[in-house]
Amino acid sequence: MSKVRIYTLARDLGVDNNKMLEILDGLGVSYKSVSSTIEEDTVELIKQILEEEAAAGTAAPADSAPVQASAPQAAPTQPETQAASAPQPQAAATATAEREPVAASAPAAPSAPELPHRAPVVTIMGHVDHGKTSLLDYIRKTKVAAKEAGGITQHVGAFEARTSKGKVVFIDTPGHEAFTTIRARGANVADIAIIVIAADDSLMPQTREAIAHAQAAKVPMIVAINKIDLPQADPERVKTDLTQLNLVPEEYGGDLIVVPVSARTGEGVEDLLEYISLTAELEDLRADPKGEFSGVIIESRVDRQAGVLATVMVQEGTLRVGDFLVVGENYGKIKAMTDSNGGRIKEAGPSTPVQVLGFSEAPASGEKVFSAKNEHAARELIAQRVSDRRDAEAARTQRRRTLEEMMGPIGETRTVNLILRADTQGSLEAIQGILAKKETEDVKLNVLLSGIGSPTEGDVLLASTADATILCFSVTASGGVKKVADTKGIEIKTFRIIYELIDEVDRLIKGNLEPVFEERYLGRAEVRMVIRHPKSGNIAGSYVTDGLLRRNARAKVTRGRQVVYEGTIVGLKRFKDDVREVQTGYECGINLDWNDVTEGDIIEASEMVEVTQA
Ligand SMILES: Nc1nc2c(ncn2[C@@H]2O[C@H](COP(=O)(O)OP(=O)(O)OP(=O)(O)O)[C@@H](O)[C@H]2O)c(=O)[nH]1
Repeated sequence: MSKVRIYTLARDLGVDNNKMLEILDGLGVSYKSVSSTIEEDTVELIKQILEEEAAAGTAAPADSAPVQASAPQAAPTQPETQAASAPQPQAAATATAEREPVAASAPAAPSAPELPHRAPVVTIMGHVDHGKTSLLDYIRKTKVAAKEAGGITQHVGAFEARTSKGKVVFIDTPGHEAFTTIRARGANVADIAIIVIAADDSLMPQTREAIAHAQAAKVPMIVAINKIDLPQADPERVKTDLTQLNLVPEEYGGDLIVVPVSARTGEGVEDLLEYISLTAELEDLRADPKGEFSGVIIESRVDRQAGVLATVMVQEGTLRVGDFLVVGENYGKIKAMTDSNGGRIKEAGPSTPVQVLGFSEAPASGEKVFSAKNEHAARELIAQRVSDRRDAEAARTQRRRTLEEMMGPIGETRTVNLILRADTQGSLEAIQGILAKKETEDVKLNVLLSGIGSPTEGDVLLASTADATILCFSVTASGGVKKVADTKGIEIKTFRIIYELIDEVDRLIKGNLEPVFEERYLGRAEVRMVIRHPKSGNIAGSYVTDGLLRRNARAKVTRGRQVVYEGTIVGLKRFKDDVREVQTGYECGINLDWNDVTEGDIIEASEMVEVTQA
C-alpha cells in the first residue's frame, strides 16, 4: 500500500489542511507537518469521516467537490491580496471563515475579525556556485509577470512571484548579506529560508553557515537539492549528510522539507513553490493593511539622476506616495514609488517590496522604517528618538555605576556566543569537549558554528548578527575577512595552543562589561541671524568657529555666560541642502528642538561616545 502526503490528500478531497490535521488528531495519528505521509488505511478512514460529515451537512464547503471525489482537484485559489494558500493554518482555524471562501472546516461563527494573510518573504542561501542565482532567475523568468512596455528593469533587491497558491516574495540580494545585515539591526524580514545544496557537491562550508543563519533567526528552512539534472547528482547523499547536522528529511522520519530541483530544467521548482506556500500557511503569516505602517529597508543606493533610491519591504499597514518616513534619526517624504517590476505605484500593502524616492541620505539595509503624519511629526519623532537614546545611554552608565558601587561586579545568566574555526576535525572536537565542561549556571556557551578552515566573511556576518566572537585554532583569517571584521567591530582571535584559546573563553565567560559612554566635544558655532521658517521653526543662521557641527549631536546654547538651553541639533543645512556635518569656517543653518535661539548665542555641539574599558 502506498503512502499519501497529508496536503496532497487534503487538496484531492477539497478540504483544507487544517481540517485534515484535526481529523488526524481525532484519530490519534501522529504527524510532523502537512507534508508528512499517512498510510492508505488512514486515508480510507478520513474519507469515511468526511463522507459522514457531508451527509450530516456539517463539513462540505459550498463550492467543493464531493468528498469521495477521486480525481485530484486543483488547490483552491485565493484573492489577489491574499498571499498564503487558501487552506487554513491550524492555529487560526477558528476565526477565519469569513476570509476564506473555501475554508471547508472553519467553524461557522468567527469569534473576532482576523487579519488578512500576507505573502511569505523568502530568502535563498547556500554555498557558492550551488545555484542560488540560477534558481532565482528561473523563478523570476517563469513566475514574474512580463513587464509593461517601456518599464525599466531595476535591481531593487526583491521581486514578487505569482504562483498557483498566491504571491511569494523573494529577496534577491545575496542571501547571507540580506539575511545577516538585516538581522544585525534587529529586523527579521525573511519568513522562510531556502537552503540550496548542489546534488553533486552536497554540504559545503557555506551551506552549514546558511543553516546556522536560518537556525539563529528561527526561520523555517526548506532544503532545495539543486542540479538534479546532472548525471553525477546524488540527492540521497545530500539527505544523509543533512542528518549528520541533526536535520532529518521527512522521508527519513524527520521534519525537514527537502525538494529536489533543477534550476536548469525547472524540474521540481513548482514543488518548491508549493512547499513554500505550505510552510507559509503553517506559519500563519498575517498583517493589517489598514494598520500603522512599518517596514524594513532591504537595500538602498544613490542614483546620480534620481537621488536616493531605497527598497522598503512593507511589513504592516500601507505605504502611500506623499507619506513621511522615519528611518533611525532621519526622515524623508515619498516623492515616487515603484514596484519590483519597475511600474509606478501609489500605494503598497504588506509583503510588498517597493522602491521609494524621497530620502536625502541612503538608509542602511535592515533599518526599520516607520511613517509620520507630517514633517512636523517626523521631526518630533526623531527628536524623541535622539533624546531616548541619550537617556538610555546615560541610564546605562548610571545604572552600572550605582550597582557596582553597591554590590561590586554583578553576576547574571549570560550566553557567550562563539564561532569556532580550526585546522582539523580533531582539534575542533577537542576544543568543544573542553568548552562543554566550562558551562555554568550563570554562563552558557553557545557555539553557533564550528568549521574546519579559515574564518569566512559569512562567519563575520553571523558573528555580527548574533553578537559572537570568532575563535580560530591554527587557522587565520585572510586580509579581506579581517577588514570586514574590523568594519563590523567583530573580534577574530587566533591561537596556536588550545589552552590559550580556552583562556580566552574564560575571559569571555568572566564577562564583557556593559559599555560606558562619555561626552565628547565636537565644535561650536556663533548664531549670526535667526530665520523664521513656517515648517521647521526657527533656524539659526550660524558660522562654525571651531571644530565641527553634526546633525543629531547634543547642543548646548549659551547666551553671555549663561547656558540657556540643552537639546539636540535636529537639522543642519548648507544653503538649501540637508547635510550631516559642517566644518569650521563655514556658514550653516542650525535647527534645534527649541525655538528661542537668538542672534549672538553660541551653540556648542558634543556627542556621546563609547569608551573602551581597561
Ligand atoms: N546542471 C546544472 N547547472 C546549474 C544548475 N543551477 C546552477 N547551475 C550552474 O551552476 C553554476 C553556479 O550557479 P549560480 O546560480 O551562479 O550559483 P550561485 O549559488 O548563485 O553562485 P554564487 O552567486 O557565486 O554564490 C552556473 O554555471 C550555473 O549555470 C542546475 O540546476 N543544473
